[in-house]
Amino acid sequence: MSGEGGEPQAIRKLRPGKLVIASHNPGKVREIAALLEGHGLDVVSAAELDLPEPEETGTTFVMNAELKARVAADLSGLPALADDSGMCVEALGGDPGIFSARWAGERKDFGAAMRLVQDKVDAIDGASRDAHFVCALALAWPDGHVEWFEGRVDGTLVWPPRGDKGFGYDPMFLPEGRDQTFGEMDQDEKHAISHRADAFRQLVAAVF
Ligand SMILES: O=c1nc[nH]c2c1ncn2[C@H]1C[C@H](O)[C@@H](COP(=O)(O)OP(=O)(O)OP(=O)(O)O)O1
Ligand SMILES: [Mg+2]
Repeated sequence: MSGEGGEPQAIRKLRPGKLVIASHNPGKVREIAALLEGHGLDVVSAAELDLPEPEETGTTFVMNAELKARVAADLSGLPALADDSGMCVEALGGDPGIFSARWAGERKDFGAAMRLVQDKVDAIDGASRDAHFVCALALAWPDGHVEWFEGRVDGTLVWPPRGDKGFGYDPMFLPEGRDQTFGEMDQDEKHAISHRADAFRQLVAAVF
């Protein structure tokens, strides 16, 4: 990021020590912990610290990631990393997008959310089944500094859903050029190509 006409802001390095994973989604926390392995960080999740789950009032993935990271850094006094992500379906104008978690309702019923996506696409004559996942990461420090990164993976929607290895919409997402859905892949295979791994590659290159 650079200020108007000013020098680009230096990237803040992340030193070995405690880092809060500012997420209340166990599937995500598991993936993030694996993606951060080997960098000397002692990761602790927002749930373990009893941090609140803030309302996601932003209008973009990056805004929501920053909002979640900021709350966790301010309340814990530690650097905090948040992930805001979602599945964007071309035929639905990018929905569910930033509303991907909310489409699953309070009960986090992704079976129902996947069916809703399928029904809405199915109702459109000749609809494209193209979709992509986005992952925005925000790394916030208690003094107000923040870094952002964004990753993406393209693919198509399959029906019925396949596999039970991932979380969220994984069973209905077939990444480009593959014959297994994210739900059928082991974590390592998903991390070779996922939106989250793409964002983490950028984070790792910048802050370590
Ligand atoms: O790799 C993924 N594979 C499948 N589904 C995914 C993925 N990545 C995001 N998604 C979907 C489900 C998730 O619930 C929602 C993100 O919503 P998002 O608000 O960022 O996360 P969340 O509410 O589940 O947890 P939290 O905000 O505490 O980090 O998009
Ligand atoms: Mg959320």
